[in-house]
Amino acid sequence: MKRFAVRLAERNLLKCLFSGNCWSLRRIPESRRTIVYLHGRGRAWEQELSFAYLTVKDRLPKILTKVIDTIHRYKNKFFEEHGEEGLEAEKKAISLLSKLKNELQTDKPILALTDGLVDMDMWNQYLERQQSLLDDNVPPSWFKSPWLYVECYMYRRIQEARCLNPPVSDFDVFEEGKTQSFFESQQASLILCTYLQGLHKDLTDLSEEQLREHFIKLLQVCLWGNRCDLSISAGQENSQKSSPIDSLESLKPFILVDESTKIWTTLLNNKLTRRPAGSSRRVDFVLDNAGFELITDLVLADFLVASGLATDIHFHGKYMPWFVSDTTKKDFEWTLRQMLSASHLWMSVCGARWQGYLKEGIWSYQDHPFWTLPHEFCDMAADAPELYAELQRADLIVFKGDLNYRKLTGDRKWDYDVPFETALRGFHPAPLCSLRTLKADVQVGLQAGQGENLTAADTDWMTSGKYAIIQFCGPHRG
Ligand SMILES: O=P(O)(O)OC[C@@]1(O)O[C@H](CO)[C@@H](O)[C@@H]1O
Ligand SMILES: [Mn+2]
Repeated sequence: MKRFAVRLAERNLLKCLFSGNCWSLRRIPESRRTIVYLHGRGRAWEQELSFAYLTVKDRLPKILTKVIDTIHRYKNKFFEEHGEEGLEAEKKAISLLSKLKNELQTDKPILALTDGLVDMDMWNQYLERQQSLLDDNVPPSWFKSPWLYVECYMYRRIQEARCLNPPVSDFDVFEEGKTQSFFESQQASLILCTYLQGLHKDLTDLSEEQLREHFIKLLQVCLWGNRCDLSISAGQENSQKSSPIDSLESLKPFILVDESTKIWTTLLNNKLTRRPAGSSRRVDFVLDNAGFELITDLVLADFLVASGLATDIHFHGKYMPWFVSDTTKKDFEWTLRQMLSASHLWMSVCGARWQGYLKEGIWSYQDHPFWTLPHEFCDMAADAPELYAELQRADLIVFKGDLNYRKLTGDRKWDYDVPFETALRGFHPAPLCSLRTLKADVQVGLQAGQGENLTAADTDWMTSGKYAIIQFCGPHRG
């Protein structure tokens, strides 16, 4: 607790320097010193039109309603598979989720979890931390807590509603949307696999400059794959329809920060630097959405291995259904099986190669519970040291998507030109990059005045998904 309070004070002191106008300063009596806790987006919600407020007031209830409808639609299936027990489980799960929706919409206090899952204590300790930052008689509630916390908490309560009601506990309420996104993006996926196969054929003849050009293209395809996210669309179909390669040129102006060259240089230096025999060149992907975005991740990962820029790839997914379309182990394995059994030759060839990479250990998949906690990544070294140590073995970590960016930067209303490394606040297990389309109002690392100009031109530039960044934080200096 003390450790957390001290870290909080350091962070707050840092944050106090920023002019953010969305802070509600809550004075927390903490021993003799008061720690000024900058309350996330608490104030922002009081601004009726803030993105955080509209997300919690409108979009999250819409997502919850879809979840309830989905479970109801599967009622007969639960009965066929599990008899009366299945019906009972469906009824109880719906009742828990309806209660959750009412708590959310009427700003009720955040409740401790009771399902006994592996991460339950971490969640309940986090709730205690939130309580310790408020006046004793003010419980953390849905509209008086940081947006990042309550949004993550909603998905964890959905998990609780499943797990408290076997046999629906392994029913993924978001599965339909994720598989639909995969099938609706088939045309784009086969274009991508055909392009990748062409690279595999010519790889040994490519010059370094040609290799770099292909890398930059596949990195940008991977970046824009992040637009296919079902949380921002509240579950509405959101798949890739156009050619992911042909559209790159027209999308370039919308990349606000492009540090691709720094990423390329890091990978190339790793490849060219002599290392002890048998040592690896490791790239970790902290995954985001299943469906087309996952295909773009796998294609880039394949290219990195085939080109020798990496010798092994570690994928990090979610250990429970998360933010509607995030990738679980089941999604990852299903996607590889779908690719393998695809009618299109090159998709099937890619699927076979990818299954082979997994079997040979060139690719691996893990899903640490930390990724589905509400914690900012600067808390990882203290709260999940084994995961932080795992990431320290990487030569490059690729963070995909908007939620990861919010956790990298603590979801603070930083000034736009604050350096990315500053916003990481000490989270730096290895050289890392973020490939993110902007869908939440937090952004750092811009040029002076760039954010203000964007706001003047397009008030929704941070939340529309139209703009993107490729941001890099290199090796430790010194
Ligand atoms: O991480 P992703 O899939 O790119 O985006 C997640 C997201 O859609 O959900 C949150 C808003 O509800 C935001 O972080 C973001 O808009
Ligand atoms: Mn996501």
